[in-house]
Amino acid sequence: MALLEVDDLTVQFYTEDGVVRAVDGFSYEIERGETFAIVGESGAGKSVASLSLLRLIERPGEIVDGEIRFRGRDVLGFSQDELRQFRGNDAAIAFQNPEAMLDPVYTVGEQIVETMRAHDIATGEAARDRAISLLERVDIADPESAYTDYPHELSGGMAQRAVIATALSCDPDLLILDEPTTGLDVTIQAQLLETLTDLAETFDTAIQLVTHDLGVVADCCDRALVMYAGRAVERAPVEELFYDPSHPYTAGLLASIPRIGDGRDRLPAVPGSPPDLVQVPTGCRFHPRCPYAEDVCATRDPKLVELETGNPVPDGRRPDHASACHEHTGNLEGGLDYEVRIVDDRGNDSTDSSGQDGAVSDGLDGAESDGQTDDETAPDDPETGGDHGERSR
Ligand SMILES: Nc1ncnc2c1ncn2[C@@H]1O[C@H](COP(=O)(O)OP(=O)(O)OP(=O)(O)O)[C@@H](O)[C@H]1O
Repeated sequence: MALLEVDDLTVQFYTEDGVVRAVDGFSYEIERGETFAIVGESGAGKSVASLSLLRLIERPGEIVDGEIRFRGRDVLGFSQDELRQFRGNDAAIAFQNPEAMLDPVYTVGEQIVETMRAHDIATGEAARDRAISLLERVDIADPESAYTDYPHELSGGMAQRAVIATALSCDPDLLILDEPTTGLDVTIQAQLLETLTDLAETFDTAIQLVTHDLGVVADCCDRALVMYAGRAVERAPVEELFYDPSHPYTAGLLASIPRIGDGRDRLPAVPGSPPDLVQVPTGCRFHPRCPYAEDVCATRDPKLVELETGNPVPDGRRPDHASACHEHTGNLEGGLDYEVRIVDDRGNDSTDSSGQDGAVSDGLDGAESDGQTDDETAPDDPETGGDHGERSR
C-alpha cells in the first residue's frame, strides 16, 4: 500500500465568472520516503491539489469528488479530531512564503514549540531541545540564536528553513513543500534542495514538492507528475521524464530550462498561455498550444495511458511512465518523437534521438544525477542554469 493515494480528486471554485475546476480527476500516489514532484505552470492547480490533501480548501472552493487515502485511511472521511491529528503528525505543509507561515510576534522557537505542544509531541525543556536540533537539522548555522530570533530577523533562506523545521517538528511521514525555493538566491536554493534531499533520507519522510521549475525537480526528486489545466498529463520517474518526455507540454517545459552549453539568447517558453479553467478547451486541453495537434486533439479527450501498453492507468496502480496524449493511443496520424540532446559539463553533445520535425526539447543538463549542485558554480553564471526558476515561468 502506498503512503498516499489520491484517486480522481476533483476540486471546484464557485466564482462570479462561473465554476472553476481547478483540479479535475487527478490521481497519483506517493510511496514512503520518496520525493515526488508536481510540476506545471502557474494556475495548473498544483497548490489546490496540495491543499486538498490536508483538507485546507476553503469557500468558495470545495472538493467535489475523489478519494484521498493516507496509509489506507480515508482522509476525506476524517472527523475534526482525526483531521487535527493528521495535520502535522502525519502530513505537514510548508508554503513558498515564509512570512505567511511564521507569526511575526512570536520567536521562531516559540512557534516550533507551540506546534509540538498542540500535537502532544513535546513540552518544556524537551520541546526546546527538539526545536533547536530541528533548526540544526535544516542547516541553520546558529540554531540557538535562530531559536530566539523573530521571523523578520532571519534572511529569506533561513526563514524558509525555519518553516520546514516547524513542519518537521511533529515528525510527519509526508511533507508537502509548495514552491520552497522560489524567490531564493540560486546558491541558497541549491543548498536548500540539498538539505531537503538529506532530510528525506534521514527521516524517511516522503516529500511532495510543488514547483513550476523543472530544474528543481531534476535536482532532488524521484518521480514527477506534470500538471496542466487541472489534470495530470505525464507521470514518470524523473530521469525518464527528462530524457524521454512523452507529452508535448513536458517537452515544452523542458525546452525552457537554461543549460550548460546553451547558446540561445532567449529561452523558448511554451507558446500561448494556460486556458481559462471555467471554459477549458474541448478535446485535449493542451491542443491550442500544441505544435503537433491534429483534428482528433480538438475533439477527443486523451486519457492518461501507460506508454508500454497504451492502456489507461488503473486506479491505485503506479505506472512506470504514463502520458495523456493521443500519440500513445494511436489516434494521431503523425508520430511524435522529441530530440533530446544531452550536453555534458565539458560541452560535449550526446544526442539520443529518433529525430523529427520541429522537436522542442534540446539539452537536459538538469537531469544529470552527478550530485553537482548550483552552489558549486557562480550564481550568475549563465551556463549553470541556476536561474531557471525565474526564466522558466
Ligand atoms: N480562492 C480561489 N477562488 C477562486 N479560484 C481559485 C481560488 N484558488 C485557486 N483558484 C483557481 O484554481 C486555479 C489553480 O490554482 P493553484 O493555486 O492551484 O495553481 P498553481 O498551479 O499552484 O499555480 P501557482 O504556482 O501560481 O500557485 C487558479 O488558476 C484559479 O483559477
